[in-house]
Amino acid sequence: QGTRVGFYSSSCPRVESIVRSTVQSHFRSDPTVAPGLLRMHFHDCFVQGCDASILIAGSNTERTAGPNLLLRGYEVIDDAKTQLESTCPGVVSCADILALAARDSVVVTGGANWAVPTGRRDGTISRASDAANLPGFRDTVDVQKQKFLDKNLNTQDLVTLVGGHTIGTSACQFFSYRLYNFTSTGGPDPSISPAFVSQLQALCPQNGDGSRRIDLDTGSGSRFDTSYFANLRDGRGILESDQRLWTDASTKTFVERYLGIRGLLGLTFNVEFGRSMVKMSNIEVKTGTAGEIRKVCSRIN
Ligand code: HEM
Ligand SMILES: [Ca+2]
Ligand SMILES: [Ca+2]
Repeated sequence: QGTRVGFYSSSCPRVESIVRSTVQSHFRSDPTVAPGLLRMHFHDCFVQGCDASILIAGSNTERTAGPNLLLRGYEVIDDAKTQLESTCPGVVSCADILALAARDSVVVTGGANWAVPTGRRDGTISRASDAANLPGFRDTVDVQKQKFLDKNLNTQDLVTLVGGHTIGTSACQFFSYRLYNFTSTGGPDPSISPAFVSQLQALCPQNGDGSRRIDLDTGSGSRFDTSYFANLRDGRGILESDQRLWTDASTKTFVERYLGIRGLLGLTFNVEFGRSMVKMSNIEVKTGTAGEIRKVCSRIN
């Protein structure tokens, strides 16, 4: 019924090494593909389940929806798929390639490995309007929790998975409103550390280039580590939704546990991240005879 580790062990035994070497070689020439692929997998799983619906090209597909416009790494999936179609034609789903590539992206940036269950099949529906239920950067913690709970992900999964922001960047357009006249107060968002506000204002000037990108984890944007949580503690979160994880008591305790704060039962980010990713990558999966195995990841057969 569900997915399982080693689903392709006899039908396509080289699948994992092909995906891994493809991610590695693209990463060497363009390190931004790693955060790109991790985020793409998240955006896939939250809309129609982990079924590669995000990869379908065309008018009014998910790809064209606002929250997906800046996704990157499509070429990595296409490259892996081309190789897999010559090695084991018609066998490996695009949804599995994306799930494996997301794991490999964490590993190339220094995170711990985990076993990815496979056996997903590709969906045949992709609608821009469905992207509306993705979490938003202005969402309160209650809304973030609800959106994750709708996918059977609890508060620990929320904090852990948003910890994916330990790598990658955000365009200024998603947070510069926090730096100037925040909610008409005239000043910046008071939850940002004052010293950090001036740094961010220099990087994202008012009425400047909203497409300019800055690290979501200041000082450690290319390493998969717990520095992101320390930044939240220090009022150095970039997105409003991120900084709120430290303001709300129910999410703050998980941030503290990742930071090893005394008196709390510690949690190891690397270990928990793999666990929560396995849960996320099993959201509403299609298996067995549901869906299809796409021949080309950007279009249904
Ligand atoms: C409340 C939930 C979340 C919100 C509101 C959110 C929002 C955002 C936003 C606004 C960006 C900047 C996009 C851009 O400028 O291109 C971003 C980037 C990113 N997000 Fe999230 N995110 C959330 C959860 C997650 C989760 C669960 C993951 C993965 C497990 C993730 C992985 C990433 C990564 C890796 C980037 C960097 C992308 C890049 O550098 O291209 N996010 N997120
Ligand atoms: Ca999907
Ligand atoms: Ca980091």
